[in-house]
Amino acid sequence: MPAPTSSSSSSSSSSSSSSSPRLLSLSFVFTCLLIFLPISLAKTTNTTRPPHQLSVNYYTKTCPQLEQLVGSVTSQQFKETPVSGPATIRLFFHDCFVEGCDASIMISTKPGGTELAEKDAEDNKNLRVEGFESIRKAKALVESKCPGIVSCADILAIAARDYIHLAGGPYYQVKKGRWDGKISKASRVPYNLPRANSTTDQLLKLFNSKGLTLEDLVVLSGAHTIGFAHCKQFISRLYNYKGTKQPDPVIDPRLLKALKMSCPEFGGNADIVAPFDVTTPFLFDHAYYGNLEAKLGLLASDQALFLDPRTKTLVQQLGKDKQKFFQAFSLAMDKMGSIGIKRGRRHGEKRKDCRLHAS
Ligand code: HEM
Ligand SMILES: [Ca+2]
Ligand SMILES: [Ca+2]
Repeated sequence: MPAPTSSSSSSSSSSSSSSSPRLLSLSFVFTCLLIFLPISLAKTTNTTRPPHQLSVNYYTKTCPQLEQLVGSVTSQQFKETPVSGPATIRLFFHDCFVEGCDASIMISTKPGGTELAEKDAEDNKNLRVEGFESIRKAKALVESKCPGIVSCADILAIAARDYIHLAGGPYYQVKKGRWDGKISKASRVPYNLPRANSTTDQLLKLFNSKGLTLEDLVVLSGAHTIGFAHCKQFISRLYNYKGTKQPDPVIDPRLLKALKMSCPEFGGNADIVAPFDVTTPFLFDHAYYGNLEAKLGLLASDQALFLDPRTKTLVQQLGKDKQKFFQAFSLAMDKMGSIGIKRGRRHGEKRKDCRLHAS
């Protein structure tokens, strides 16, 4: 039985490495905004790769201050608009899964053009502007110091890592050398992104098609330790689960009640969001996994990870061990960040403005 915590905003103890899931009421979470200390020291090792691969030192000679420049923007944005964190992490994920990590997600639809760009696809419409803004600002600063050198795709990879660390998550080295992509089509989005009600089998197939494993799926889903989802993403679980006219039996009754209040069956406000991690929605910790064990998953696809016998044990392990999660997450982000890498002018481009193709 999860003990309801009475802790106030002092939830900054990012050092606790094993905690049972703590249930806070949603209203508490909504009213108590963000309080945490970004502290973490986890690092991944810096392996050397052949020259055609990505490398940590890619810009050492051409733009040595790159990470500092991006870091100054991300830390400022994080202070001013903390949702920039989850927004940018999700942006990176949606970029990598469609055409690879090539900033194809950043391209604007041509005015008067017939074809929509990726970002205007239905599944990308609720990506927050704060993610795009973070990359735009970082790119502008980088261009002012190292013009024409650094791809938007690399800036996105660095910014996502920065925000993970700023929110209390692991710090890992980002490999660089991605070129930006020449293709950005809305029509390529739907079958390349997962859905809130995807089954584990469907998710696995999709992740496998990107070179990611079942373990990567479980570990990367841990990004839902921060951020929010709109009611429509989980409302069928509250009122009519799989056509039963009943709620999903695998939701904690207190969470169910709170979610129903935020998301009425009819006539609700489409802009309302609920936190993925009801205990620590702004802290990048391993509470997401403990929550799944306590039936506190928000999306069906989250909760499914604890219901499927293939993934349940890993969920339990990660729920117990923050360091294990941090290490696995760092490695999995590196893997995700290597999907569909383009190199050279034939396959890629270097943009000045991330929204516009170079030529
Ligand atoms: C495994 C399959 C996944 C599914 C089905 C999924 C689905 C979703 C959905 C439906 C939302 C809410 C969108 C909204 O209503 O605004 C969301 C948000 C989010 N997702 Fe995922 N996601 C998955 C994997 C991932 C991965 C791999 C990452 C990153 C590594 C990620 C990072 C995020 C973040 C950070 C948010 C919060 C965004 C915000 O608050 O602005 N997700 N996801
Ligand atoms: Ca892409
Ligand atoms: Ca959390």
